[in-house]
Amino acid sequence: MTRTRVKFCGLTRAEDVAAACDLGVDAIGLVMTRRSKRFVDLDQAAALRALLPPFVAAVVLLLDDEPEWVREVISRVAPDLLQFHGEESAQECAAHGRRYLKAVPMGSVADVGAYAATHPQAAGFLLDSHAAGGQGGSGEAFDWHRVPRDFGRPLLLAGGLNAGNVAAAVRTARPFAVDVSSGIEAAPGIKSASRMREFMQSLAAAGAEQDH
Ligand SMILES: O=C(O)c1ccccc1NCC(=O)[C@H](O)[C@H](O)COP(=O)(O)O
Repeated sequence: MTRTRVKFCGLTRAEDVAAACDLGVDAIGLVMTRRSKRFVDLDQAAALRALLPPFVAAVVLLLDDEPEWVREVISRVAPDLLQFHGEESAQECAAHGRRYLKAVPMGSVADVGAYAATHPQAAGFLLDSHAAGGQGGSGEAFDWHRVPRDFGRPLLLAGGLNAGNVAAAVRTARPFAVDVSSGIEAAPGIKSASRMREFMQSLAAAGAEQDH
């Protein structure tokens, strides 16, 4: 059984990046849309990105941002992946020549397959609970039974995950990866060392169950 990958999102502090890497995350998310309470600027993001060891990916989140800003982010932060969280078209996402994830607003999308077909170049899809026009990172979950099985393209499950529900979420949806922000926080943008650790322990327990 392939293990479920994990991304911790909305990190703003060096100590949280170090703790996340020690816990074995596959990726961290840096929120670089100014509308977010977890926003990190170019200098902060470049400094956090420089702390990552090999094989831990830096993902930069954007939300209907100006192309000039996206180009500046790419040039200064060198993210491994972009994550577009708004209503960006496939053409707008692909224009930067970078691998990208597209967020699917499960609050308004009924058919994930039809949505994914509009982004043929996306490296994967992050299913979050917001509706189109809204933001992610709300800490709210959606019905995991709505996640398609054997989808054929990587699906990242997000929205309201925490140590108490991630095992059930993985059992139900069998995603390629899980993505969490609010559920590992002490306050917006400030991660909690104990919540991060408990989240990884619950995820590991879910993996052990699947192996039996
Ligand atoms: O986190 C934000 O503030 C944010 C702002 C604008 C667009 C997206 C944003 N976050 C997205 C995410 O952090 C993830 O999708 C996340 O895993 C889901 O958030 P949560 O429900 O808080 O775990």
